[in-house]
Amino acid sequence: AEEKAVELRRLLEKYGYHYYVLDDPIVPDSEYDEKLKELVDIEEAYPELQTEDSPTVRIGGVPLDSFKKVQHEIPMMSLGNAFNEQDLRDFDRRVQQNLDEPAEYICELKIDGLAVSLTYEEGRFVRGATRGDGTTGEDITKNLRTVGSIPLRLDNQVNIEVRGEVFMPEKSFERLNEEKEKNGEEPFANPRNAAAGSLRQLDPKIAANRNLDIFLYAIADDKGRGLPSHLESLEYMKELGFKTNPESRYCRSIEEVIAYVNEWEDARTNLAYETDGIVIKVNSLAQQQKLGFTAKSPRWATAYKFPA
Ligand SMILES: COc1nc2nc(N)nc(N)c2nc1C
Repeated sequence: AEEKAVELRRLLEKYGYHYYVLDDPIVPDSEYDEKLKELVDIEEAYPELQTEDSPTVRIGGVPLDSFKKVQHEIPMMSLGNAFNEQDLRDFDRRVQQNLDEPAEYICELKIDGLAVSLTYEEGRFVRGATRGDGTTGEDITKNLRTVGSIPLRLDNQVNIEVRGEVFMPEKSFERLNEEKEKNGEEPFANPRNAAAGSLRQLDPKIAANRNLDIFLYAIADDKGRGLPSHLESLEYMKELGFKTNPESRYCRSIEEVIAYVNEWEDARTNLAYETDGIVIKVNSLAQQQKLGFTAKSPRWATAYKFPA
């Protein structure tokens, strides 16, 4: 039974990675469900085989009676905002005047979801927390384990903390609200509230049925990995098996940043998820360190907000 369980687990992890992270399924859903059911039955017969990184945790276990508090060793910062082209040029000027070499940028879509931090020890997902007030968040690990695009176990046994945005795709949001209206329940105002509301449930089975997704956008810990740029950090996270947003773009100048912002201000309506802006970051990690932080935000990044 143990070898069967191990074999099923590896299969389900591979199927899950292709389906949830690559959005490119390699088996029909029925095959995934059948294998998952097989593993559930084995784990029920041999409880000692139930581990926290088994794909069966995606279904959601027993409800918690409360969320534990989590201290963020590295605070989860907020971002300064830019509302128009002039603000972006001002940001660029402030950046360039404090550097010897010209800064280049990475632009990323700002996903309209909930910021979370994921901690992995020897490659195992051990803790997931909300941002909270930036230093104290809530432990929502059990709920995050039900999010298919969050790997429960990495092939590379690294210790790493990564940060990203959990969101509810628009189609799932519409389906959820139809159901709520059918049951005479109050619908969610927007996908962001629906994602936040789903993660705040003490019963992980609820989060498991909400089709939540995630894009990771930063390595939080400052363990010197020798990665020289943010672009390489994104590529490193992707290699580890994390889901990163494919629309991120390297911009050599603020002109290219402005072009990217204008492009997505219109094109964002074609995306499968909601965004509320664009995050612009200095690409070089050495230049990020040189620029540092204000009390609550990095000087090397800004969030351009789309008009509401
Ligand atoms: C470096 O800090 C950040 N980076 C970010 N990147 C993206 N794409 N989206 C965010 N919401 C975000 N938020 C913060 C605080």
